[in-house]
Order: sequence, then C-alpha cells, then structure tokens
Amino acid sequence: MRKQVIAGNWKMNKVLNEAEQFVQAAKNEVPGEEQVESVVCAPFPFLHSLIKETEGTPLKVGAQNMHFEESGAFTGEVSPVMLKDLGVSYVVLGHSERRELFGETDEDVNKKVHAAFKHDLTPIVCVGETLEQRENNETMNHVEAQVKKALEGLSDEQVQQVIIAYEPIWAIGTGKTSSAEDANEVCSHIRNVVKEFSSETAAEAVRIQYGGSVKPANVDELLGQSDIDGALVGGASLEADSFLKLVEAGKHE
Ligand SMILES: O=C[C@H](O)COP(=O)(O)O
Repeated sequence: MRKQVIAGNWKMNKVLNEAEQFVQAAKNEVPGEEQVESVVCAPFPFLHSLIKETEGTPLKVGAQNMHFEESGAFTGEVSPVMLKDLGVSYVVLGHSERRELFGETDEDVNKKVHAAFKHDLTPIVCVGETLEQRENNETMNHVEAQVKKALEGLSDEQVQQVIIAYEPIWAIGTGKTSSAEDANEVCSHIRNVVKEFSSETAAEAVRIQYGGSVKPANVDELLGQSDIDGALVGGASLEADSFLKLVEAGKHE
C-alpha cells in the first residue's frame, strides 16, 4: 500500500513571519509520518528557518526548484548541495510554471532529478498537458513523453522513490479541477508507463500525485482513486487550516 504524500507548493507567496506562523500552527497537528507524508514547499529564503522550526515534527520542508550543478558561476541559482545542507527533504522539479515562464526543458528536469538523487533529496516531478493538448487528445502521449524524459537513466530503485505530480496546466489556479476519474485515468497511464520503462515493482511503488485546484472540498474524491497517491496543492495550501484538512484526508485513504 502506497503512503499518500500531501505537498503544499506555496509558490512566490508569504513573507518570513507568515511562513513561520503557518508551520507553528501546523507542525504538531499533522498526522504522524507513518500515516501520511506532509510537506510544505516554501520559497528559498524561508527554508532555513522553517527547517529549524519543524525539527522533530512530522511536517517536512521542501524547495520549489534547484539548479542541477553543485556550485559555480550560476548567478541567482540554488544548488542541491545547499538544499541538502539546510536539511531540505523534497524538491519540486519541472513545475509547469518553471517550464512555461523560465524555459525549463525536459533535459533540465532530467538533470535535476539525477542531482536530487545524488544529494538524497526526494524529487517531486511535475508533468501535465495544456488545454490545447487536452482538446487535441494529446494528453496521454504528452505526459508519457515527459515522464520518460524525466526518469531517463535512473535505476529501478530510484524510480521507486520518485514522486510524480500530474498537474493538468488548465486546472492550475483556475478553480477547474479534472474530474477524479479523468485524473485517475492519466495517473494510471503514468503508472503503466513506469512499468514499461522500469519494472512492475517500480510501478507499484512510485507515488503519483494529482495537482490543480485541489481543495478540502474535492480532496477526498481525488485521493479515493486507485492511482492517485497524494496531492500537490498551491492555493489551498497557503492557510494552515486548509492544509491540515488536506493532510487529514490523506491519512484516511
Ligand atoms: O503546484 C501546485 C499546482 O500548481 C496547483 O496549484 P493550485 O492548487 O493553486 O491550482
């Protein structure tokens, strides 16, 4: 049985004081790690403080991006070595906003996934189609290509540890959610892709989240699907109350 992982992606929101207040309110209220994995992926300037604040609690801290190089002349970038040194556990890679707004390619995402494993960070790899691709029935092919490119060169054991977040781009921040059945169909396809690409063991182990306007009102139905193992949540993860409802739902599935 795969453990659900509920990750909040705060994106470029909050100031330090607000971030600290959030984790103070949530860190001892989230269920134990054996029931559900609870993660907040915060902006870089908050990571150090939030990791100190959450030490010894089930609430884990993730980053929203990183460079694939360990160090060097990459002005403005943050390396996996820096994240690991701070105590970061998870890193969101290849979010559609990174791909669309900052030109990240599948090759970049693949290099970042390898760098994450090298530094013992759990990658949350985002894939998903545009509205146009969905309307042209290209969803499955597009998502399949993204998954294969992101996982290229990983060992079977590494694939088992990856978290894949399926986020239809048209559902992000729009209030439009994929129906639970449609989301599950794509997640199930992703699991089959992993099976062909890697192994049945990897396909059984890999966690596949859904993301795109997940909120307390729809999370139960989404997490109740056979191939959805958690959620990557933007807007509804910004308030502790709402985030706690989401992780509570993960516990029940
Ligand atoms: O990473 C999170 C996703 O982009 C979903 O964002 P949203 O929950 O605000 O739609």
